[in-house]
Amino acid sequence: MRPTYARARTPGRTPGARFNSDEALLRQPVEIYCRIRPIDEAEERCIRVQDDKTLEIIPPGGSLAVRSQTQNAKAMQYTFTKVFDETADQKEVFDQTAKSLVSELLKGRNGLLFAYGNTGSGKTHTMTGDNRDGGLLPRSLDVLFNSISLYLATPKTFKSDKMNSFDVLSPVDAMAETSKDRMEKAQLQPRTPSRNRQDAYECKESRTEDLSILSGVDSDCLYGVFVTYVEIYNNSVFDLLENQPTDSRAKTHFQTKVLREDSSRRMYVHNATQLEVTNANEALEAFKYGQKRRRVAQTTLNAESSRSHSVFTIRLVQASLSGKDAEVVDKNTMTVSQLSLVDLAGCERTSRTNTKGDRLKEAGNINNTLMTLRNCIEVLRENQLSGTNKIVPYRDSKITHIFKSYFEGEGKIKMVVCVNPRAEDFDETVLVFRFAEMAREISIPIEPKPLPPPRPEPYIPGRRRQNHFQEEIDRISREDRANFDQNVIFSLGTFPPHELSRNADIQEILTNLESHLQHRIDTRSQLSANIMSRRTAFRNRLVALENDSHKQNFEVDTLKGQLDAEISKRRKVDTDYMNVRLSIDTKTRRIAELERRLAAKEQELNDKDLQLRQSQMEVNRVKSKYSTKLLDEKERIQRNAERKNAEETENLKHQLQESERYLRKLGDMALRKKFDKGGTPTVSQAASDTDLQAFDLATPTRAERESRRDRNENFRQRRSKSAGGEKWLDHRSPGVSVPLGTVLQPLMRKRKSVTELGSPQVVGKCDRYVLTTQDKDSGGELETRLYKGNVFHTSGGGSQVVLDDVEILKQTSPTSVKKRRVPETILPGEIVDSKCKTGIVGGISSKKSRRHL
Ligand SMILES: Nc1ncnc2c1ncn2[C@@H]1O[C@H](COP(=O)(O)OP(=O)(O)OP(=O)(O)O)[C@@H](O)[C@H]1O
Repeated sequence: MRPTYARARTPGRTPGARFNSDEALLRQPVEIYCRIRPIDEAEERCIRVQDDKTLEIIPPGGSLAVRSQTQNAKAMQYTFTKVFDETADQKEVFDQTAKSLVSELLKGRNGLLFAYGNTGSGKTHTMTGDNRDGGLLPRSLDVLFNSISLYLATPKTFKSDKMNSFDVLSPVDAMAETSKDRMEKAQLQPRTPSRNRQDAYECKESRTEDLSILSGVDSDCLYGVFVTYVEIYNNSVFDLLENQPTDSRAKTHFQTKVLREDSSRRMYVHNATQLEVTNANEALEAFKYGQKRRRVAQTTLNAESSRSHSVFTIRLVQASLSGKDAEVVDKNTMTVSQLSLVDLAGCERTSRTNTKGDRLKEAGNINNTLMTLRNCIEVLRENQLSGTNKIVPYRDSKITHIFKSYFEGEGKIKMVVCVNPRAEDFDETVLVFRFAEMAREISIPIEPKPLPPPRPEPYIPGRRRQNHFQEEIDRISREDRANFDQNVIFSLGTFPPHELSRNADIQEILTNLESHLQHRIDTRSQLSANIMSRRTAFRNRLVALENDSHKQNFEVDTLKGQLDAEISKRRKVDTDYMNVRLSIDTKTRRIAELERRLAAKEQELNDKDLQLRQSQMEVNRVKSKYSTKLLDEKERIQRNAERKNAEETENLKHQLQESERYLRKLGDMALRKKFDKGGTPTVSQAASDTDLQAFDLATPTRAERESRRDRNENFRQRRSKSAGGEKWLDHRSPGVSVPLGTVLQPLMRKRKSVTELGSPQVVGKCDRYVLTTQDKDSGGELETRLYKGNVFHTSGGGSQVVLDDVEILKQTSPTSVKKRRVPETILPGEIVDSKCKTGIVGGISSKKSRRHL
């Protein structure tokens, strides 16, 4: 009959598998531990442990770093997840490093543990240990089997499909496979690895087992354990558990294995032997068998130096039981997880190990592989720190290629860095620490935990144990019935006739009675012995049950404790949840309120915006209206200015003509005088000069007259000048002290001289106004200024003076040094303000200024 296979996939990377979305986002750092191996007290050390996480490495005088003054030539501190000093024992190292990986393995998660370090630093010791004190590998197997031994599946229930996955066989098929296997082994007995392994597994009795049990094992699951053991030697993969002929040429027949990717894109060694083991010793037997075949050699630094990288993998297959009595393996719930324990070959400086020939080639390959591991970690770190996407060179070496999927999030990675604290090893140890520091900085995506597969039927936890109890009770009753022969009681029969009569043979009666009683006594002792043995059996069973009950009670108490803790945790979570809900509600209300306010403000803003737009339109309208007006006004002013300019030009032309006429007259007079008498000019001549000046000052040009008429067009009244001419108000400020007897004098026939204006009526009685001031100019010379203006009488009876002329007289001392004349700006308004504090109504305009020097 062909076996019926039920195929199932590993859930870790199943396409479309349901993962907890939060978990999928998390990453975990690579955990790096450091173990310092013990050395002789007398030996010089270069490592000092600071605390349980930090150590310091101090360069010794003779080290290469100090001699060549590299950057390593100074004391440096390195931090690890945990530092194990020289006193740390194997159990402590296991409990802190690999135990949690075994626990994860039971939960369906993968793990990878490297032992890394220089040659002779204690990697193999940490990984394997010895029979008295096992290392990480035997302890992992012990703890795993201690935890699942009750729930191991019948051998061959899980069968490897040779493509890195497993099939599930029915119990009948599994039994058939087992017997077939036995028969094959019997035929090939001399060549089976089991037999070899049996030889290889020495001193197993004296092995000290780790007795720890992990909690959290699903008692409703069946478990199967498989192991593989491969080595990577000179960058080729060899199967250490492969069946080999025992003859001397066996080593030459080792076949290299290839790495393949399974359907879940997980790397595996194709065709590597996968042994199913049912206890730790069997697994260790396989390990020791492989260990014997692993390449080791004697070097200067280690008597048994590993020349290859070894990978021992424990694969745990688990599947839930279904069916009414939990007797059928539910193939849909099958999970495969694995823990790989890697003992790397130690990096070494060939100059120190004095290796030659094959050893030198091996050392080169070992160093190359470790260099690739370093490169991969470096690129990974760079990608993570700087967000680059460089290709990680996993394929450059078999050891990195095989664990590629771990670095991509297939499982948890831990590394135990082993170091020799000897001062001589300083230069190599620093490099190891550098690598460890780099590896610490990378993080691996956490393998998403598969959600529990849906149960096809109502699932009652613990029913398997309940069934087990029922089976035990049935067995005991069956045994009881089988062991107790009830016929014995009924075979006693009745007493022989023992009535005494005259004819009775007393001797015969006594003999019969004696033999009957003897039979009864024998039966009774037989029954008593039976009862005793049953009592003992019962007592033993009772004790066993009592123990079991104690264990159960303890388990129940633990579970109760866990339940209580869970309940209180749940309560806390509930409270937190309520608080969060409350806070969310408050925040939601606040957000709603803020949103409402925001909407109101937005509305307000829109209204304001509308208003603004309307006002803007209004402003534009007014602007366009006034800009038209402004243009008109500008045109008008321009026209006026042009007209006035033309008049001004005309006026100047006229003045020029007058001046020419006057000069001609002067010229004539001078000629006449020359011809008549010669000598100084006469008084009449001076008078005519004065007249000439007076004419110039008093007779306004036609343009001036018109301009004045323009300016005064608003005034209703104007004093007639025909009756006696203009009357001047000669206002001299008190500061005028120097006499003004200059040759040219202003023509003021009628004048009233005042030093203070007193009342405005004084101004109202005059037609013209002159304000005389004296002051020193910027050159220190005396300067006299005459500010002249017209007096206008307003309709309200007031007066207004409009200043329209300034005369400046400068008196220069003949003895003074001639100074450069500084041009100045005349601001009549300022001067009038400062010199004459009496209020004069009206503006001041200065159209021209004349200077007489
Ligand atoms: N923690 C320790 N306690 C006691 N002995 C140790 C310890 N670590 C290492 N040793 C001893 O040091 C020696 C070298 O150790 P081991 O072979 O484990 O080094 P290794 O790193 O595996 O070297 P290689 O890389 O060359 O294989 C062994 O004799 C081992 O027993």
